[in-house]
Amino acid sequence: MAPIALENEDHDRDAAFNKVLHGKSAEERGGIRSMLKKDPAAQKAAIEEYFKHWDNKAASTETEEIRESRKAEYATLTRHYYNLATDIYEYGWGSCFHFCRFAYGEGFYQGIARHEHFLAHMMGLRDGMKVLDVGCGVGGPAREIAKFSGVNITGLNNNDYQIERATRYAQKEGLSNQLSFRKGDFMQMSFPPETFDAIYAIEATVHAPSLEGVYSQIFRVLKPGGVFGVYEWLMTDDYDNSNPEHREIRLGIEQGNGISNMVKISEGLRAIKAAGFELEFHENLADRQDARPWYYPLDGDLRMAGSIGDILTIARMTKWGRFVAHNTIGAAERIGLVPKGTRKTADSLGLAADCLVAGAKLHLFTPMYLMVARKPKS
Ligand SMILES: CC(C)=CCC[C@@H](C)[C@H]1CC[C@H]2C3=C(CC[C@]12C)[C@@]1(C)CC[C@H](O)C[C@@H]1CC3
Repeated sequence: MAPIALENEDHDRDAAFNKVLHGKSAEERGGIRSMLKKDPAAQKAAIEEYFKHWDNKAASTETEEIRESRKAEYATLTRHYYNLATDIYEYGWGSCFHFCRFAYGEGFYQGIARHEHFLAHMMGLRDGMKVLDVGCGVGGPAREIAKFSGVNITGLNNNDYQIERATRYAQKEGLSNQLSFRKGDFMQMSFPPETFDAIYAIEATVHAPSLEGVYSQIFRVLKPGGVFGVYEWLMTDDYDNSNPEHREIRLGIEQGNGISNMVKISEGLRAIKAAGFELEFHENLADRQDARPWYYPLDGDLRMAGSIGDILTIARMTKWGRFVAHNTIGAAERIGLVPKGTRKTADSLGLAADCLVAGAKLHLFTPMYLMVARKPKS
């Protein structure tokens, strides 16, 4: 594998930018309230920095150089993606930024929690273990897994705003004794070797420019005999890079979700083994026959509703729901209620939803390729 050039970390710069853009909005209760309190100039800078990678770049004309330039700036790209998307995620999805399977009659938050419990179960997490959560978001999964398994978790995250929110939620829930959060790039972790008993990553390592790179870092900071569990975002091996429709779907998923380069299942499996792990279990959980598919909250198909709450969740993703959201956010931008660029971000998330659903329906993409792997004892 050709070595990936890492971006220089500058935590002071990021913290200063975070302070200007988000101000005290991290203290707000919900995504919408936080959205109202951004600094317009800083938001403009974040929008420009993020969308310079995507505007006027079609899948049909994309070159290897364009992809490589995104990979070279993976950390900035992802950090700004979450500067822009975190409040919308919290408003529309809650504080666990991942998908899940849905059993018959299972509610959204039940399914989300079960997905986290399943990972903890498959990894054999036990009371008192020292665990790392790679790419912890605002700490929703870490809070749930800490309560479920009694482990102590360090959440690693490259976005100061998410860390601030994660820290506040942990305090509020009385979990500060079990949870702590650290700012950093998962491609260049600052933990000493062999620090953790177990490490997990939930739909986060896809932001890496190289899976082998991030898995190698995880391998280094894991104790010998320790376990690594991951829900990975991957293109299935049905993905054909010479097919224009497939390329368009992959690029849409990448743009809408802050990903510099998404690879296939075969590459994920190669990467985890190349990092030194012994693979104990792997399965595409999206292939299981569930009552409702993982993507139903994004599909805008009201026939999939399982409860009254579901009707609202699904309605916002229908053509009319999107029309209303697009225009409401546009009006809010015009009167200065939300900063300029909020609508562009929301539209990009709409593209994400469309391409995730299309990728799932054509069996080209999975957000839940589960791998459980062990670092050999010697
Ligand atoms: C980006 C990665 C690797 C993981 C995040 C997965 C999901 C939590 C997000 C992927 C697409 C997002 C969208 C929304 C919430 C969070 C996601 C499902 C919305 C439903 C939020 C509300 C907006 O009105 C529509 C969004 C569509 C995409």
